[in-house]
Amino acid sequence: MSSAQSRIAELAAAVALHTHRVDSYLAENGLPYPSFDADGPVDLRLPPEIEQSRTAALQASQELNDLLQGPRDLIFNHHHNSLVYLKFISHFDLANKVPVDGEITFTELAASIGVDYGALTRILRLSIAHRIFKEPRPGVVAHSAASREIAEDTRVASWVGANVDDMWPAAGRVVDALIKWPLATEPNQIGFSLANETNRSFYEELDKSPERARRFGGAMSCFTTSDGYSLSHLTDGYPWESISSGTVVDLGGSHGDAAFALSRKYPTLNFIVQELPQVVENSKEEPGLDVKFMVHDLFEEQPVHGAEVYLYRWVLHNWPDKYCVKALQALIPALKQGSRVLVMDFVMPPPGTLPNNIERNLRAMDLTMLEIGNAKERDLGEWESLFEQAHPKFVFKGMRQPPGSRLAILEATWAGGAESNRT
Ligand SMILES: C[S@@+](CC[C@H](N)C(=O)[O-])C[C@H]1O[C@@H](n2cnc3c(N)ncnc32)[C@H](O)[C@@H]1O
Repeated sequence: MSSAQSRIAELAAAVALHTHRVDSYLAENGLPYPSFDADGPVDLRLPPEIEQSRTAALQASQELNDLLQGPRDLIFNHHHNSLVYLKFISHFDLANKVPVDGEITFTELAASIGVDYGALTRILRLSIAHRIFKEPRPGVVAHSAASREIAEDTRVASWVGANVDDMWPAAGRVVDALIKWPLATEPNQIGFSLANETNRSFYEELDKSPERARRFGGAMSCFTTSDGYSLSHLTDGYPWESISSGTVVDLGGSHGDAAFALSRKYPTLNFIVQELPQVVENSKEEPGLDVKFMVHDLFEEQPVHGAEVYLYRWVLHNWPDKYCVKALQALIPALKQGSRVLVMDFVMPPPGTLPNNIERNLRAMDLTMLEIGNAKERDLGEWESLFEQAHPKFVFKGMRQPPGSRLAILEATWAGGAESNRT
């Protein structure tokens, strides 16, 4: 008989080993353990080597769970209605209707929003099964750690709202969009267009509504709170100190989070965040920081000439190739010799090479880009090709992958002088 361990035994051993490391670190440092309770920690604040163990435990436990379910349940456990409770919570602002340190009955909660008690109870009990809210005693609702986050962090609430109102309907129509527009080339021929009955692109449509634009900006800020998307990867992952002074233009810089973080660390640089009108309207300059906001469409000719850096953080993945090329070409009249173009974005590795839980997230993000723009996540060769297509005087320098960052920093410099910029 073979003495080799089965895959499930290997995975169980990996879960035990890595969980033990996390557990010991928390115990030795007197830190709180993960908990679903409302006062459970939001972030374990683990050092990198223990964070690796947390990640390894998650990966092994996910594979173990998938294996032990078996192939049929792998299919059946895709519940089509798992976003209904998030939509319900978001629409009726339920996180703020349940007292943060107290309780409320289902009956009282239903009365407060004027919805049938039975329907509310059933929807919330699915949410509770997913650990969003708790039912400490039958008929009583209290916060869990996750629902409390929705109540207390407006960025998390924005993320939930944008997901259920903007993304989910677009996902539901993506196949219809591919039937209608099978070439999938235009940013306004997408699942989002059908769901919203619009000819506008995703961002043009959001820009029509102050509330939707504000919420989407909040959802973007929410990403920066997680380790993989932390702005420290931008501030520490590139040699900004090699630029002693001058201007950094942050195209599509949303509410300015990235520019603020850079400005705090590199105060000799000045920053201009360029955005759509509604986003600029919803943004505020921060006293003491040299960060200004400017309405500018990134496909129009760049008005800020001679900047040291033109930065696109997580922007070009929203657009199909020909639009990215157009955006890069719109920079050209403004570039001086040596201007740097930085793109902070995903760089897709070959399929199947990432741990499965990370691969799932990345593939889901790639699909989101299809739903909202016929856009995509790109591999390194595809990024390089965008610069080549835009102009031969863009010199592609390659990429940096800051440790722990989901996004890489790609760099190109402009080799032509200002006078030779016209294409
Ligand atoms: C995915 S978000 C990224 C935001 C931010 N750079 C970040 O890293 O979180 C893309 C941003 O591009 C902006 N955007 C979309 N179309 C634009 C356009 N035509 N001109 C300028 N900005 C645009 C959106 O308003 C949005 O804030």
